[in-house]
Amino acid sequence: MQLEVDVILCTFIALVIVFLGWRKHNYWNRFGVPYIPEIPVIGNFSTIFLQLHSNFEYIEHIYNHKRTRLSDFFGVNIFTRPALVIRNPELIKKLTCTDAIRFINRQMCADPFHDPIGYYNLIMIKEPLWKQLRGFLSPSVTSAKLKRMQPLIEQVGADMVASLDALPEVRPNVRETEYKELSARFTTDVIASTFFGIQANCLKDEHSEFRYYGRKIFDYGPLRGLTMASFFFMPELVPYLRLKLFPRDTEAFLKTIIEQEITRREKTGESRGDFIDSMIALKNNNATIGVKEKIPLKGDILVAQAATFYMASFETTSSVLSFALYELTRHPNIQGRLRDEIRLVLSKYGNEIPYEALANEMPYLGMVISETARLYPVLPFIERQCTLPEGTTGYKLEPFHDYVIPNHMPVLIPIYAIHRDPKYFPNPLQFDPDRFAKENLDQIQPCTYMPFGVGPRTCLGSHFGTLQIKIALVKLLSKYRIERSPSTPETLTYRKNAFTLNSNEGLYAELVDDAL
Ligand code: HEM
Repeated sequence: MQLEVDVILCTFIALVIVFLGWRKHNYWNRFGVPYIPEIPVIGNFSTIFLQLHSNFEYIEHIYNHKRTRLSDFFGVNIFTRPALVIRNPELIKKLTCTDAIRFINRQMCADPFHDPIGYYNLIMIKEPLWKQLRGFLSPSVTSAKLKRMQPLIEQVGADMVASLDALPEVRPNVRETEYKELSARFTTDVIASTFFGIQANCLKDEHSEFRYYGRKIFDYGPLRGLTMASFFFMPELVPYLRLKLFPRDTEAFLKTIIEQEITRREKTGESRGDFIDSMIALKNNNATIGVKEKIPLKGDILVAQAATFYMASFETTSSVLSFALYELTRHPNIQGRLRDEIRLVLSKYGNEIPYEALANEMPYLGMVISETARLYPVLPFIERQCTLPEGTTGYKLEPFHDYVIPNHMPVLIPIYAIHRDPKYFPNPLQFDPDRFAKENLDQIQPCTYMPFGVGPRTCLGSHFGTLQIKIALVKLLSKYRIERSPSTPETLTYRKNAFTLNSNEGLYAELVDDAL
């Protein structure tokens, strides 16, 4: 009997899904909006969800599709849910900047009850809580704070060079390394040291716990890949499936170390002026977020902030750093010009380059990083959800189109495809830092270069990430010249089961002793 009830129930649910799917099929056609034809119910992104395509390659494919190529925006379906992909930079600006208040939320979402650490953090949280939380967290990454962090980052940079010096030589004065793992260890050590006041020792010890648990967040096996994809593609199922943003053991690890460090500092009275101190201050000042219900910033909610900074920080920064090293290896002329700039600054200041000099006296270093972030943005797209005040029927897209965006519709901005569009960046696959030379900057149209996102919801750690990359490049290139090794890949393919840009190939290169 129970079996029959189950079968009837499953059949009913399947029929409802199919019915809803058919209703949304051809949704875009009805409004005269260009669209990518989808499989009813399954939608457009099933091959991404099933990890058959890299989401970067797929988003570029639909952006350049003959049906959408000339449009300002086009429609897709995420399973049965219609979503808009915006192509026109002026429209991107209108939605994400001018009318940011209507597009401040992301559509991906965690479950506040089963996963408070995954929900109450800056990446996932929605308005009005987001603005309050951002206000509390922004002071941790001001220029003054970054300046204080610089010596700690320099120390990790020195550890990185020491770890490379310790590698066996493949020929006299030549060693081989792999940039992705090297960069991940560097950025993990940096976040642990600067934000949590902890020596993670990833560069010294490949079995470091920090690296182990960090790897677990982004090392997508099929199950973890599906879990992460669900936050974006099927957020409504997340509470039912009890999915968690952080793997359970990673969450437990982060919770333990953060709580231990908070307790230790409270007992000893030690203060380092870092992120953990800011968290303690929020707790002691009884800071809360929320309008009707006041949620105190303590316990799991504090852990959520630290865990998210950890997650948002090291993989993104290490991705850009490793691709920058890869491109410098492939372009000896660009590397030579950058090393000349480093030599000049070292001759002026010695090994302790001031914070201001990194920012103002090393333009080519900044150009190399900007060009890397153009060619290799860490995310395929950024996303928002249309959120309208009660009683509003929709958001009008006039003068672009007479389509009206309904409340809660997801909006995607395909940064990877825009960064590689020859209309905005001629010869886009060419690595050319001069695109970002001062005299060329006015050729870059607003909202065509968005490696850190756009509008008020842009990356909170962009300056912190850039500072880390600058210090790592200066440390490494002032000791070594980097050259192709027999294992350096000529072309890259991207992992299908990773949400951030990650190559299938190891980024190997040779380091030749050549101190400046
Ligand atoms: C080169 C390194 C980095 C890149 C390329 C990068 C990129 C991004 C992008 C594309 C977004 C989405 C922005 C949007 O939706 O408009 C984002 C958000 C965010 N990033 Fe970064 N990021 C980097 C480093 C960091 C670091 C070091 C931190 C930690 C301090 C950090 C913290 C965050 C946070 C908290 C958000 C969410 C902001 C919000 O929703 O208010 N990021 N990042």
